[in-house]
Amino acid sequence: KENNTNTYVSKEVIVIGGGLSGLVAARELMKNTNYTVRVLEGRTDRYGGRVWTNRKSLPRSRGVEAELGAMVINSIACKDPPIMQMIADFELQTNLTGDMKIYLPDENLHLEGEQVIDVYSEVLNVLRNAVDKVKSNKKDISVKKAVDMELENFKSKIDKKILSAVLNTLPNIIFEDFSATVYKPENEFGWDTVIVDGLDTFLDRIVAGSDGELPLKIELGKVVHQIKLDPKRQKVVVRIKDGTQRYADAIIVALPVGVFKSKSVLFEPPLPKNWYQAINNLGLGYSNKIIIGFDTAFWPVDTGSFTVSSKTAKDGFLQLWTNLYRYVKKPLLVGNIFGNQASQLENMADDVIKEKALIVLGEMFGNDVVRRNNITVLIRSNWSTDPMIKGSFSYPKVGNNQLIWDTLKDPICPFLYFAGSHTESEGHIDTIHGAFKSGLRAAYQVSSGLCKMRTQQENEAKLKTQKQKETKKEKKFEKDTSKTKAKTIQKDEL
Ligand SMILES: Cc1cc2nc3c(=O)[nH]c(=O)nc-3n(C[C@H](O)[C@H](O)[C@H](O)COP(=O)(O)OP(=O)(O)OC[C@H]3O[C@@H](n4cnc5c(N)ncnc54)[C@H](O)[C@@H]3O)c2cc1C
Repeated sequence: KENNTNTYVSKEVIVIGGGLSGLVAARELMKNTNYTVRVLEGRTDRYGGRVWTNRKSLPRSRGVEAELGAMVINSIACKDPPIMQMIADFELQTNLTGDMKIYLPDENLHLEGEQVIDVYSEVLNVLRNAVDKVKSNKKDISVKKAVDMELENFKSKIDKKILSAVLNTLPNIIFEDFSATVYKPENEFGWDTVIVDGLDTFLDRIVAGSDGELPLKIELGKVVHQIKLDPKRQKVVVRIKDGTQRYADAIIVALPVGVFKSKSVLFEPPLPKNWYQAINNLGLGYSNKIIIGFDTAFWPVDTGSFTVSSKTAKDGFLQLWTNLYRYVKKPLLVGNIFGNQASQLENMADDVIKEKALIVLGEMFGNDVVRRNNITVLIRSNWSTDPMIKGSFSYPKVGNNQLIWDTLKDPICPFLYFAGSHTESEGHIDTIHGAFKSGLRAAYQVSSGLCKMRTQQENEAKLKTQKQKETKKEKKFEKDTSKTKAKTIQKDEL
């Protein structure tokens, strides 16, 4: 039976959250089961969550598109077949990020070509040595602290300056309590992969489906605020802010960690204590992007990206830039901001951001050259104040261990399953790769009837304990009766 406000369909799975993880989970379920699958997405204008290819102000152009959220599939994930296989199956064109320049204006230094690869390879060596030592000491400290200790052994002052400048642009160092024990640096330096036409084209293909598949059913503008068990009906009720509700046989919750931390979605009955502890213990990091356009491209137009460390570009503020001219032939740059500076940026006026960007660009390419150009466009993300995200990434804090992700990926039977990049710990934590894997895993947990199996096992275990108790009782009864009998015989004999 179905009406506009209340939907009651048997064997229905609802996926809450239309980010990559939710969309992958929904598609997998549609492929492998005959369940009715529906995605509820809070935003009214788009799905994709932290994958957000800016299309409004920059008309679609073939090339690497301006991403305000995720952009690259990191080099570890590139070696993982499932996500790369799906991208290949969709025949999406990919490119390697490649070719970077490093600017250290305070040292009057800039590095390019092989020098950059050498520096990044050495950065990886430092990271690996630093975290290996922490792991062998068995007492967790932050990656930042571990790296600082490692750099103390460096004799060459200039090498140390270059390495520490580059190291200090990395999110796992900017997030000052990032766990060294959980962190797994890559074994070797490798460029990341981008989808040439924009990451959203990948999501659009998942939604549309391949030949013969139906498109996903996505309901936009459905902000979920409560997920409640209805024991009478043996269903879950999903309550939506517009006053409607949906019933389902299973729910895949694919919401971001920031939303869970803010407790804007309530569970009834509340989830187990260890689940809340895991969510609270995970780190929540901030990151934002600006897309800034000029009359002309005054920077090296063939270079893919720029890393800079200076008095203004420090502590994660505008230290990494992507050159969109290289790909789309438009004078556009994307600047990245990580850490506390990223959340502070959301309170800054456009003019302040523009001025700061000009200073940093001036430090790299010359003040006079930069100031001769007009800014034509400034687009910015606001991930920490975005009510649908409330932060940018989860990350492992000092003291976190595998138990957190084991808890977060485990279903809460009989109806609740979890997807989302924060539920996976392999490769880099909180990546599109993790989101993708989590979607596959959650769908498999549902389709393989994991909760049903667990309930059966629990029932069997209960039955076994009950039987054992009964046998014990029977034995005791037999023993007692034979004792009484023996006593009676004794009495009779007397
Ligand atoms: C600036 C930035 C840059 C990044 N760069 C990279 C990168 O280069 N490479 C990489 O691998 N990763 C990157 N990431 C991380 C990556 O984007 C995420 O790990 C991944 O996209 C998360 O997918 P998800 O499905 O788990 O969550 P999300 O994409 O956050 O999806 C959650 C969905 O739930 C919806 N939602 C929230 N609340 C509700 C509600 N109450 N009711 C209904 N729906 C709701 C949201 O609108 C959203 O669509 C970046 C992230 C940011 C912010």
